[in-house]
Amino acid sequence: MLGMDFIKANRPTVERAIRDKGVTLDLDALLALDGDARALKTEIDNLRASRNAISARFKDARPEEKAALGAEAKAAGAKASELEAQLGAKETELKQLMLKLPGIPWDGAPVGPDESFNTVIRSEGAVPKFDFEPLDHVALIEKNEWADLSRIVQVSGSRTYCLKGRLALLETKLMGWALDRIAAAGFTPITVPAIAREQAFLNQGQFPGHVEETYALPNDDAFLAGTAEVALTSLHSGEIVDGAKLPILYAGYSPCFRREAGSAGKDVRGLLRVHQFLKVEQWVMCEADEEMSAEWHATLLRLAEDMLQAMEIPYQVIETSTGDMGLGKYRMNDIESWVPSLDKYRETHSCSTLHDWQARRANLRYRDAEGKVRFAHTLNNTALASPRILVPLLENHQTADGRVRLPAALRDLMGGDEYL
Ligand SMILES: Nc1ncnc2c1ncn2[C@@H]1O[C@H](COS(=O)(=O)NC(=O)[C@@H](N)CO)[C@@H](O)[C@H]1O
Repeated sequence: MLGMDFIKANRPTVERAIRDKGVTLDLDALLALDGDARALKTEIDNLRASRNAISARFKDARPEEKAALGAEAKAAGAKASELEAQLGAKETELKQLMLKLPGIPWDGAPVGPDESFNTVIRSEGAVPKFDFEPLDHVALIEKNEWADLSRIVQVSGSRTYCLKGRLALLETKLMGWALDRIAAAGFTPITVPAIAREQAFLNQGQFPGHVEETYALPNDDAFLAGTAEVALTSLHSGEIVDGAKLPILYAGYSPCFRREAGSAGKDVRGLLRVHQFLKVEQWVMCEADEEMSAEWHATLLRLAEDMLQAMEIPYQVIETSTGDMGLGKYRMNDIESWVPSLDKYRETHSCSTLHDWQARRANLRYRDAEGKVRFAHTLNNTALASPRILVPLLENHQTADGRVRLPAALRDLMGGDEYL
């Protein structure tokens, strides 16, 4: 969401954001609706004022005037109610359009309609050179009986998985490891439900544009979130937080559910793209200060990169294009990890700055040092998401005999063993 004052003062910027993010939105219609609503409010106020003036005259009026005055007051009241109904309809229509407004992308974002315009900012870690024919993660799993990828599909359908034995232990321990690391950086560990009401998805930005990608619970007036970001973004909705208590930092852990409606045929083998997965999420609510947001963006990225370096997974950091970053983003950097079997980097983390775009939707406000109430800024980044992270982890560290060597930083998780 953008503020109406901002829109009016920055029309060319908003028009450019609408174009560069590929949004279908008639800004003239939005502004006309706002004008109509304001005019109706003025008319309703005038009618109320005239009706009050009539009522004030009523008690001192002569008997023969009272009937006329009463009729006048009644007419004014009826007209006001009629206009209030019109105002309600205009405001509903306006709200729908306001929810489609894009966040303004930063100047450094490559302008383009999709991920083909993304650029690589930097890469870390040399991709492994195997002196044997490497296996992909599915073959490694089958060889070591680390998962059941076929029976479970009979039980739960495609894009589901169940890990077994040491890989099942590793997944759970990796989630704890990620929570520990982000908590050590000052974030409050918090477990949140995937179940959330529609408003939470509107606030975070998944709705209205991506309803079909979301599991619905129609009997319970709720949906299943694809990220802890949904619950976290609405946790402080409606509050006015004391500015001295910012930044609010959460390490959010939750199951994540995604229908992957638009991904038919993509990543159908193995663990890259599943309907239910686990994620530790880094989430920030900070003061409405662009410098501060930029600093938190860099911190969220570094925390994720530090974990990838500890896991000795080669990766690259991506600057996402205006068309790929998503409706509300000011800036988004994906981190892509090297997947040997695909001979390419694949996204494992997504770091976003949203300025006050979510805060305006979620009504996240704080009182600043001067006592002024302001909308906050929000940011988020993946700390670790499983099972996708297991794909580069297993494949990069495999040995000729089909075992997987644990990076030193993870050995303590698995009893000090060198191999998974
Ligand atoms: N269908 C899926 N299956 C497995 N992992 C997924 C799936 N969808 C997303 N992920 C993982 O979750 C990470 C974050 O997803 S995201 O949509 O890009 N971004 C978010 O959810 C943000 N809240 C930051 O975490 C992805 O980088 C990927 O590692």
